[in-house]
Amino acid sequence: MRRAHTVEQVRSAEADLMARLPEGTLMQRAAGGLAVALGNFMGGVYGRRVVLLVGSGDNGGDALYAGEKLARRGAQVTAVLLSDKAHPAGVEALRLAGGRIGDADELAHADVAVDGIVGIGGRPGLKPEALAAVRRAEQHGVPIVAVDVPSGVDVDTGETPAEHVRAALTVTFGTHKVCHLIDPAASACGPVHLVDIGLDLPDPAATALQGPDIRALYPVPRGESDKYSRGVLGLLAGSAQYPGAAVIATSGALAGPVGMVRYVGPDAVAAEVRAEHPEIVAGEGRVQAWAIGSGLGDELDLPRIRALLDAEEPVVLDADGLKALDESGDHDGILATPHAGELGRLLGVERSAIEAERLKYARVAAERFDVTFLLKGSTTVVAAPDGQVRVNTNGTPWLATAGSGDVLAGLCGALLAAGLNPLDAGSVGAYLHAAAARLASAYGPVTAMRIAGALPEATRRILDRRD
Ligand SMILES: NC(=O)C1=CN([C@@H]2O[C@H](COP(=O)(O)OP(=O)(O)OC[C@H]3O[C@@H](n4cnc5c(N)ncnc54)[C@H](O)[C@@H]3O)[C@@H](O)[C@H]2O)[C@@H](O)CC1
Ligand SMILES: [K+]
Repeated sequence: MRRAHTVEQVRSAEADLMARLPEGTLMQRAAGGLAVALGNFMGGVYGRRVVLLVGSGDNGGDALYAGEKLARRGAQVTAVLLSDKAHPAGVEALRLAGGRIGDADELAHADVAVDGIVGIGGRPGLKPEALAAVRRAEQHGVPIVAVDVPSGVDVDTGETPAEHVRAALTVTFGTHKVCHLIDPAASACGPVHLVDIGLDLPDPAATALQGPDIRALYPVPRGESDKYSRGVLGLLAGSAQYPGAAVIATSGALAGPVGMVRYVGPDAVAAEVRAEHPEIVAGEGRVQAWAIGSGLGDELDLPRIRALLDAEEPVVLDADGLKALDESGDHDGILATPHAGELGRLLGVERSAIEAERLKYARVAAERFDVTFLLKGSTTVVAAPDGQVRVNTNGTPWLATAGSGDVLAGLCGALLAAGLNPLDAGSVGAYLHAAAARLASAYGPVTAMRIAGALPEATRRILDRRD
């Protein structure tokens, strides 16, 4: 599991550790890890040309000491000092190792630019001189390696309200920060390499499941399982207007760990679902969970949906079904799965505002409705009413295809029916859904049905892997 902490949490853990260590130890650990990562990134050190963009804080200090280490191993290192307060001891160390102080012209011939402009002490945005240097690097096609975070992003929220660095690699220290997991900032990080500096950290502000976590959580059938004990999902979806949504959501559900799917909806739609999936059972009956909403269109029976929300069985609430949510109910066991537009309508906020502040609005919604919210998008955020947040970081733009959300709703419903709680069902579902889209896209453009079709193989690969 990837764990991300807030700036305040990191500062406090650093202070505790620094009090027990000789001065400068943590910065040397950070700079040592950064130098190794830079060497790996460049495929060597000797003769490589490295330009350090150095701001006024300790982030610039990390860059300078990493530059010192590379210079000692034969790299040509130049520091561009963007502040007259640049870490004086770091500047001196670089000089003594043979590094130089220069200007942004050096970027024309650089192999890599190191972004030591600001780290966790930075406010969003870049000052004009820093922005000009970053632009020069981009114009010359020089890859930028960010120290700790890409300068200019909002570290604690992942928001990017102003100019910021777009890194080819980010080397961070002690723990991930929220901006490494949540878009739009996460997209500006490139791959994130974590250097352990020995911090003792509290519970994280956000986490991201990885393959081993999916293996631990996935409800694999046991010898004694039967179709009922594996879980039965009721699917209330599709309409004369959108019959395909029912077919697609059923495909997602059947590709999950469920023992049986009961389809509840108009006869004509049930016939279409059965034509594609003869395994389904049409009509009411006992279920362990519901998936409600995909493609209901105008045929919304709000009182019925509200009654199901108030019943004991857990519910995935998607698309049009979201209109049934209100702030008053006791909604334990509900996973709402809006995209930004739908969440915007629920909260009375513009879609663009939701896109820009995904973490904030997913949390606000979870708290206001007392429901676990899965906010779909480039990074899917799953926020529980108790404040836990999981982020899905293996998404792919291929998921942006009609019906993809119906597959996810069916799959998450299957995971709920198999016994996972809403936070686990949402985060495991988002991970597998993205893994399936990645797998399917290897064969060309994907459709929702291809994503559903790739789900069993994507799941098997994750369950079989031993990492
Ligand atoms: N505290 C520690 O023990 C460690 C800190 N480390 C490094 O230190 C960094 C934090 O250092 P600092 O607290 O000095 O903070 P930063 O280096 O992030 O910079 C803060 C400084 O930049 C200025 N500033 C803020 N926003 C700006 C902007 N948008 N444009 C230009 N200047 C801006 C501030 O006035 C402040 O002087 C971490 O990100 C990490 O790289 C590492 O060496 C590991 C150990
Ligand atoms: K930085």
